Amino acid sequence: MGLFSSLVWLPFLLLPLFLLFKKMIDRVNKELKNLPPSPPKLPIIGNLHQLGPLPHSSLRQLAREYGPVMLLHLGRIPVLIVSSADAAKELLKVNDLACCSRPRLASVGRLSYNYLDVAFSPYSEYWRELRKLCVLEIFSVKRVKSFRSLRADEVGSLMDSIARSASAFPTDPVNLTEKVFALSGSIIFRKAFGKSFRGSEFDRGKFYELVHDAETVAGAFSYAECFPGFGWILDWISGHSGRVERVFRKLDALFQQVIDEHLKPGRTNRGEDIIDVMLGIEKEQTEEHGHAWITKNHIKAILLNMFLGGIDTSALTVVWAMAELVRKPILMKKAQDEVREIVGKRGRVSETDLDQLQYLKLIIKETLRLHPPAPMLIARESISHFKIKGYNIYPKTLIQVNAWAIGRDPKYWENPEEFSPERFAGNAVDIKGQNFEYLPFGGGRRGCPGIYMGTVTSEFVLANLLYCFDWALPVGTEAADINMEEKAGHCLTLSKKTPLLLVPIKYLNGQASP
Ligand code: HEM
Repeated sequence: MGLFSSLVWLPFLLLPLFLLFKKMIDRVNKELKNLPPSPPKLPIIGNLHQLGPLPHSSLRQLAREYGPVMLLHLGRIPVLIVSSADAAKELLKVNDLACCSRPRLASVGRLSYNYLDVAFSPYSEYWRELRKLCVLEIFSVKRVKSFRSLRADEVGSLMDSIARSASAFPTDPVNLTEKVFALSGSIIFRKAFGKSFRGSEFDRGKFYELVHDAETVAGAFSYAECFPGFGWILDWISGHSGRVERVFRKLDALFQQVIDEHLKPGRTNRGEDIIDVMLGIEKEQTEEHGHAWITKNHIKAILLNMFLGGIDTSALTVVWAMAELVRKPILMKKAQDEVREIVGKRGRVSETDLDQLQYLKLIIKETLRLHPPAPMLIARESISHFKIKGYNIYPKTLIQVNAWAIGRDPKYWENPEEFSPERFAGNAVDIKGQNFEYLPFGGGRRGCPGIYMGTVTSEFVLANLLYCFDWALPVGTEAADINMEEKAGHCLTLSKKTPLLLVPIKYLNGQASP
């Protein structure tokens, strides 16, 4: 064998040695850095292949092997996964300040007018001011209550529409998933824009399509994030960048059109919706300081948050709650007895009844435990070094809390996979992120500011569905046939895989009639 042919083989002989050497160096490095345990990763893609179609579920599986604090790599990005209440407490309470930023993701950056919003904006003085303003002006109990009649009107219209289906004989099932999502969309649309789809030029279907497109691109995998430097080229080739741009332009045109309408002289009903509120703040700031830091783009970015954060979350809660209840007729009856006793023969539940509907509130809480609409919360990013469970976490680490896994952890919950609203009776666990075994709204500085708006909507819709109708399964199906499988929804939410089809039977003066 000549010298040349021996040299040809040399790289093949050296490669395994090189890989072995690199692995040893990585291990020594890791031990010196004291990083959290990591599952083995592949070159270039890291642990991306281990996420699967339902990342919260795959990550729980991995956490069982590697512990409640794990470090993964999505491409080149280090990602801390937190999967226990103890670790979540250390993160969201002890180290909240060190990890309360959001990663700069190209698609949400574009949709949010370069992070002018609340949800995706990195931590800064600007975000603190904006969040304070939104909590006061948009999410306050007073503001949410000011939309009471709007919610009553939209919910009433849904009940009427279901009642019309219930009158038909033989009664066909209604697609409750579709109806509840449409309702939730109409409510947020009207709060934000001050107009209803009914009697307006806006096409409900096109609006939902646009919101869903925005959710999809905001939650979609992007190469740019995982492979800094060259990932944008792959996003461009795959068409992702083009999709983001198209959705942005459509949303921007819609927001601009509605803002322009609000600014038309002689407009009546001024001051009643979120755009009016924000335009009022812009005007106030200008009058006081000669200029305003709230501009039209800020208003548009906040509208985006309302649409992405407020529609699917409330709707999913109602759909999962109904799916759980039809599988357990005893619980359904208990909830219906409660609401029918409190409301009597008034024909509709009003929001002022909600305080008395204690069992209904337990149902919503239990639904949010088993089916948190945002199972991994929203990704955070560390700002400075901190320690969790003794491990070092360095700046610029992406952080995900597996709220879904924590809510099903047998260490904190008896029979965790079972739907049992009673578990919350006399239990002080609250929804505001102070109890770290229950985090459907996240916690710490970045916790959800829309808790009140979201729960009122879910409770009010569910109460009316339970009061106005009895619910039967489509002919030929049984409770056990209801498909409870999950599907990754738009924008990192957790949907029910198949739509919920149920037959409504009108409840008339205390008697259900076919
Ligand atoms: C059942 C209803 C809802 C659920 C389960 C829910 C859940 C969540 C979760 C898990 C987060 C992330 C928290 C974290 O990172 O720690 C969040 C953040 C947020 N939610 Fe909600 N949400 C709901 C309703 C709403 C509504 C109705 C709105 C607005 C109309 C809203 C607006 C927001 C915003 C703006 C943020 C970002 C907060 C920040 O980064 O400072 N949410 N929500």
